Amino acid sequence: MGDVCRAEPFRDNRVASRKAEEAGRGGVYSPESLIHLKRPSVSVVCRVHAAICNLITSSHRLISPPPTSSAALRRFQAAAWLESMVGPLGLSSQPSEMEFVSCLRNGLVLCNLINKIQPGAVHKVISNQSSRLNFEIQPPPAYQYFENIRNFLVAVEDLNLPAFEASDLERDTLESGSTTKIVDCILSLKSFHEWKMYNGGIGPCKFVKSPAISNKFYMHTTSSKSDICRSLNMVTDPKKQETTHETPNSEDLLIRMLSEQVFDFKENIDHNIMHAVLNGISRCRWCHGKVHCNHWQIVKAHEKELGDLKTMLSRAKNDILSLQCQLQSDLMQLGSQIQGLSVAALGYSKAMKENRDLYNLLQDLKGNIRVYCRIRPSSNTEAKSAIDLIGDDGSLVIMNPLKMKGDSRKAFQFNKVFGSTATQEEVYRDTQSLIRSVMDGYNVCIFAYGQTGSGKTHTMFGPSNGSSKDLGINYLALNDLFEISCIRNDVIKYEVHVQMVEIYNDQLLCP
Ligand SMILES: Nc1ncnc2c1ncn2[C@@H]1O[C@H](COP(=O)(O)OP(=O)(O)OP(=O)(O)O)[C@@H](O)[C@H]1O
Repeated sequence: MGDVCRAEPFRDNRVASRKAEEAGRGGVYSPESLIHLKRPSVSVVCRVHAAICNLITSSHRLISPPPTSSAALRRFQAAAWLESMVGPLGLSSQPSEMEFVSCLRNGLVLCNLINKIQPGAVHKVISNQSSRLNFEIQPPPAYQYFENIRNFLVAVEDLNLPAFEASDLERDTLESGSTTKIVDCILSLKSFHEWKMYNGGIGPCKFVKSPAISNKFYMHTTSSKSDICRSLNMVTDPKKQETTHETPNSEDLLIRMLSEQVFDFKENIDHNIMHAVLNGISRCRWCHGKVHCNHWQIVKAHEKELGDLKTMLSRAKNDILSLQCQLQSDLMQLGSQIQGLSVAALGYSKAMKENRDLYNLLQDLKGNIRVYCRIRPSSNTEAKSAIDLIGDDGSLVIMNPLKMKGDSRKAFQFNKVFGSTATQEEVYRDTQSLIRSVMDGYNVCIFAYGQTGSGKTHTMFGPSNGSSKDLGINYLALNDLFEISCIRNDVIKYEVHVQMVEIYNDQLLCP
């Protein structure tokens, strides 16, 4: 479309006016919804747009400029007259829509008002604790004041005056122009009162209504051109509009209506924001109808907890970071220690091997075959012991008293001789070193040799009565084998097999 140019927010009225002039010379810029207007309406759109942008910019200041719309002036007029009729209501000189509606919500003011104008119009008025504007005071339950409102509206209708909906008083967040009907109703009561006072209730009673602005037209900005024209016609139709104002041309009227709507809209937004900020949003949208809900306190408490948690999280992160650093340095230290230990273990292993080699070499030097002699204690039935001498070097001298003096002694040489009083442990101690050689891979054989009853079984197995005391070499050797196996379990795994055979009369007997 050649007539359309970019729609952008205007910073101030001068820019808006310049744009409007440019648009009037041929360019059209506007919200999408108004593009369909005819060329002569371009300047209207521009002017409205400029006014809206100016208002939006100024609304950021939160504090409203003095309202100048005719709807606001009518509201101020209605409020002033109300106070003159029923006494002070605590309203400011220029009350906002919210302020205005709040003092009427309980219906008490309205009922008192209409009873002053038309005594007995409302028979039963339910009094309330306070009619003053105060957001902190809890409103009475709906059923208490709803009856006042209903009775008031019935009385208004009886007087053939314009009424409003009871729901118009109940809204928490007002929309632009939502108080228009209420203001109209009160001002019509004012006109009615003056008509009665000055004309004695004789003749026609005229009252002024607010310009009828269609919210549908205002809100549905995508309306078609014909819809808009129809709305304009409706507004300017003298038959349909009961107003004493002069009917302006449609463009000016449109500008004025939109400007007023935007003023009221902005005023209500400012009021709601101020209300929320000053009162901590004591009436939240989840608790419609309750003034003192605790959601705001809960939100505040959660915010505080969240802040605390964030602080804790931040501290925990710092702690974790310092712990990570500490852990890293500890790991480095541990690594170097392990490396040292590894080197030491390697050296130890090497030393152990050398030690074992030397040990086994020593066993070899001691002799691969060692012969020990153990003297069995003599029993009571036996004759006097034949042992003449037991030397520490393994020598043994026995004496046979039956033989001649020269041949009576006979000497023997062993690796070691154990006397009759030697215990099992003493005998085993000399063979124990050979058991360790077995674990290092050497073959070892220990056996007992001697005549019947000389004590072979006693030395190798233990007492014939099966007592666990005085265990023989076999048991003590096996105990040592398993103990060494357990000690070296981390280094090497041993398997132990046991086999028992008996040789009797040169015959191999397997049990
Ligand atoms: N050192 C000792 N102290 C005490 N008692 C012993 C000792 N040596 C052997 N005896 C006892 O002597 C008896 C004979 O010993 P033992 O049975 O061990 O002889 P042996 O050589 O095994 O005989 P065999 O060849 O007939 O089997 C047993 O009653 C045993 O308890």
